[in-house]
Amino acid sequence: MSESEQKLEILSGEALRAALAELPDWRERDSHVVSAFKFKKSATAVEFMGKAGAAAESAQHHPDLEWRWNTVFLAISTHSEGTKVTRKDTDLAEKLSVAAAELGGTAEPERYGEQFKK
Ligand SMILES: C[C@H](O)[C@H](O)[C@H]1CNC2=NC(N)=NC(=O)C2=N1
Repeated sequence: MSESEQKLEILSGEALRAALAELPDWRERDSHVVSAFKFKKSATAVEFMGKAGAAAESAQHHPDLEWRWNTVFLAISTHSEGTKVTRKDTDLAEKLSVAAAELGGTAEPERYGEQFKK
């Protein structure tokens, strides 16, 4: 069975709580895992988006990104499973945390949602 045909484990309830306990940079919001990473400079936030794009291409799994000055807001879910959180989302979240840390980013997941306010 190819990876795209594989049935993905949907994480909810206790399984989701357990997965998020291993991902301190991330929160669950409306069936997505979400975070925000702040960088010292806006240009570094752009660099992070490049790395996030490369990680997404290699995983064939794509976070929704929003760039606001020095901060990048992210949301990830699995559309093929009815827009639910699966291992694909938590695996990508972990990689994005590593990429952000390598660029000196600070996780501020509680800020997720702020990017939509005018
Ligand atoms: C075939 C391909 O793997 C799918 O269309 C992928 C592409 N990127 C994706 N990205 C995200 N975040 N969720 C998905 O369900 C998804 N599906």
